[in-house]
Amino acid sequence: MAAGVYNQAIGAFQSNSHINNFNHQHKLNNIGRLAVTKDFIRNEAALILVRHGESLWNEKNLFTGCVDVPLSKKGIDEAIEAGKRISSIPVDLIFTSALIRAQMTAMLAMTQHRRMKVPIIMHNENEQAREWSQVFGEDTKKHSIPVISAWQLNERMYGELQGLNKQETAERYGKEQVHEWRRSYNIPPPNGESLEMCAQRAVAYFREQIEPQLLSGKNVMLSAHGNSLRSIIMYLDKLTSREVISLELSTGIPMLYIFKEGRFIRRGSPTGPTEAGVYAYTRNLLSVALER
Ligand SMILES: O=C(O)[C@@H](CO)OP(=O)(O)O
Repeated sequence: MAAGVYNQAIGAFQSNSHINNFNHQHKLNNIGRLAVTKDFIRNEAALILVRHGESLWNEKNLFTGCVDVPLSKKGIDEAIEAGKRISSIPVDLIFTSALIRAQMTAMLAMTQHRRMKVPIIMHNENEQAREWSQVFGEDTKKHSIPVISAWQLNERMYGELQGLNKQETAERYGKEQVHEWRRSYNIPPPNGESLEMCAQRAVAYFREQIEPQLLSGKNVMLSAHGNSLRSIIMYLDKLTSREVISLELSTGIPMLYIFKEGRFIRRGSPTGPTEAGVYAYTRNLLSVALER
């Protein structure tokens, strides 16, 4: 999917926010010092990363990769719990992989959000899908959050391991071999993707599609997978290929980053649904949340 198509869809959906920003900045520039404070607030954005809740194949301990399986009952609960943790953090835009477990997680999490905006999946697969899914009410758009799904954020392709039991595979090929397939940086499983190959598409997508949104002040939630998120975190935290080997992500635990002055600042996982717990992360985001 061409970058322009996504931007067009988001642009149409988000009504006049760019124009408002322009007017806002223009007005502020004319009144001096206040401009500095307000621009500072606008230049900060939240990035929430969440690995999907437990899937039915996580539950069965099967290699999943790009096989599109839904959440388990426990995964549904984890997604709702994740939503409670981030319920006070503003979200303007949601990115998910093309796989249902990441999409379910994002949708279930948003049922807990205190703004109660409706997440709407953008359909950009062809011109007709785009046209037929248009929203016309300006007020309705304001109370909605566009959800963009992209295959580039999918779990790494696990090749011939997909659908095999992890324990049985370790018994058959040896623990070390299977650990190498699962956690080395550049050794792919048979006919699958290494973490390095997964990073090439996931990080490129993040830089081309998600970073510009953060730069323009949009608060973003990204719901994806163990390995696509490991590769993105490697980029955000500047981890080496040695360091990323020991990075493990739990299912359904959101992680918050603040994007400020072109840098990603890791804030860990919001501790709970309490106002104090979440707002403690940044005063500026508090102001943004209260403004809306
Ligand atoms: O099976 C998979 O797709 C992944 C994530 O569950 O497994 P692993 O943790 O081995 O990379």
